[in-house]
Amino acid sequence: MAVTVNNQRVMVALDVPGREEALALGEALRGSGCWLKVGLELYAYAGPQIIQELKALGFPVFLDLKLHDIPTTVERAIRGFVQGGADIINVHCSGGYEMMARAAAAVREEGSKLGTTPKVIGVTVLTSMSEIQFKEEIGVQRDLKEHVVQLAKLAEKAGLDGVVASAQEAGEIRKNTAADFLIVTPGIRPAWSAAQDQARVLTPQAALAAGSSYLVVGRPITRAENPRQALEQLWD
Ligand SMILES: O=C(O)c1cc(=O)[nH]c(=O)n1[C@@H]1O[C@H](COP(=O)(O)O)[C@@H](O)[C@H]1O
Repeated sequence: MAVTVNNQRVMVALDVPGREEALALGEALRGSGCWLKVGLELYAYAGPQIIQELKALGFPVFLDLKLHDIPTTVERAIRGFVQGGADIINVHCSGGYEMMARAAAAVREEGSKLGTTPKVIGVTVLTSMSEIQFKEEIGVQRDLKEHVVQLAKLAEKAGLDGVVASAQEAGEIRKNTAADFLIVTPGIRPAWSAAQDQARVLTPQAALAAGSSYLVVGRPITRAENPRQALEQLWD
């Protein structure tokens, strides 16, 4: 099957408990043009070397560890992750301006030493969170979409390359940030799949139409009997 422009905008979340499972999915998706995402689960079982192993199969890698700590700790960890080969890394926007600004500077500096151009993006409000949880559990009275846009603007000001947000907020973020600001959207569910623990979901087509740059898709592909076919069927 061919590499399509749409596949290049898909990041497949390899949320599996081991190196072998991850590499088997990498083999199945090899040559499709998609990205692979290494998150907390795979990182816990396979360690940082999995990044280079997946890159050796030809994939760009998004390292999704959602860093949220004091500025110095985040900056120093980020330097290590860039040296480890991550192409995109994320931090939580709620860590604040200084943390994000230092993360952005560290990514650029380490990238220039290696002759690479890694990026850092900020998580706004998790796609598993509903409007009701946001207001009643977390206690934020502001409208969720407004909150996400405010965090995206802060991330842009701090020099981040983009944000992670649900596709339901992508349109509003697009209107309020530069055209090349990345919007990475998890919570993508094709019509043929179940929402599971995601709350703010949209279909792949609707996410692209809303202005998302990249779509993060996990279980609809990784739990499918034929992951490669599921990737190609995202647009059905
Ligand atoms: O940063 C992320 O990638 C992320 C942010 C967010 O708000 N919501 C979210 O689901 N994710 C990640 O995106 C992936 C979604 O996986 P599925 O729900 O299986 O498609 C998981 O690996 C999550 O950790």
